[in-house]
Amino acid sequence: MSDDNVGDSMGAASLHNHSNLGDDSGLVAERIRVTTDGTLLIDDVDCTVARGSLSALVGPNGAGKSTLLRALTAVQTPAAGSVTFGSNDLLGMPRRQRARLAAFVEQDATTDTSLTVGMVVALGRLPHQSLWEADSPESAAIIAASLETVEMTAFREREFQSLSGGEKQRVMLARALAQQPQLLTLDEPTNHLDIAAQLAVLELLSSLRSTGVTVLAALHDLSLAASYCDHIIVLSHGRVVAAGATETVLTEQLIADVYGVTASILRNPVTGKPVIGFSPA
Ligand SMILES: Nc1ncnc2c1ncn2[C@@H]1O[C@H](COP(=O)(O)OP(=O)(O)OP(=O)(O)O)[C@@H](O)[C@H]1O
Repeated sequence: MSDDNVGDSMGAASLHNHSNLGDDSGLVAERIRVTTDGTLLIDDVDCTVARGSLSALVGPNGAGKSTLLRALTAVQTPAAGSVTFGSNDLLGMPRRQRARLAAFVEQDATTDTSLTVGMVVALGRLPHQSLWEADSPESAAIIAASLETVEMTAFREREFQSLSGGEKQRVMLARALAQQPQLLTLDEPTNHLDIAAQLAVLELLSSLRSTGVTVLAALHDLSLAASYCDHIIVLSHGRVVAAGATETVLTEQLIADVYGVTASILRNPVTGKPVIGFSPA
């Protein structure tokens, strides 16, 4: 993905179609508790993501990032807690209605059936279509724009299963874009991507802000999180240990405490954005 293309057509073509919720609050999760097979994985988590912001969910392996994202998006119903977006009760609302509002790009998503890339992206349109409705010209344009945004147009007729990990990741992002969500959550969206594609995804997520989309992404790369995200939520052992504005939260001390490494927060001489170097503690 080149920076030139990122977020341009998609932003214009398909992410302006947002109804007014009449309530500007973003994602608000309160007292989320997730238990799996008797093990408490998420322990009374409160977190907020401001409307129209880009936030990162960070933390060490096993901290509970995927589990929390799955709970926030009702993929796994939490044992307790509430999740609202504006005036919408995300956990209580019908699935189809929720899918018109919120999209979730899971980590290493797979499909069992032999769908083409175009079909996978078209699945993102289903929440917006009535049962008897064939693909409308508007939907077709949105699907095409979504593929174009992630530079996967040439792969449209390929079987999804035949793609590389990075190509699959881009297609799943295109599917989420085709869903025209107001809330977009992503679990490690830069997984499998080369450096250029990683930057392109973060540029794209940044650009979604200008269309009012609220974005929360679990990220392992703290330099990317520091460079692109407005806010950071830090998870450790299933609990939020810090949250707030990126430059306030992501300190060398916090990284040492949470990850057990020595961190040096530097400046990229070209972009002026933070770059974090690490060494063993
Ligand atoms: N069925 C289960 N029983 C017990 N523990 C589980 C179960 N499923 C997941 N876990 C544990 O829950 C914890 C949180 O997992 P999760 O995948 O949410 O972490 P993560 O922060 O996304 O990790 P990573 O950065 O490695 O992707 C892990 O320690 C994992 O081993």
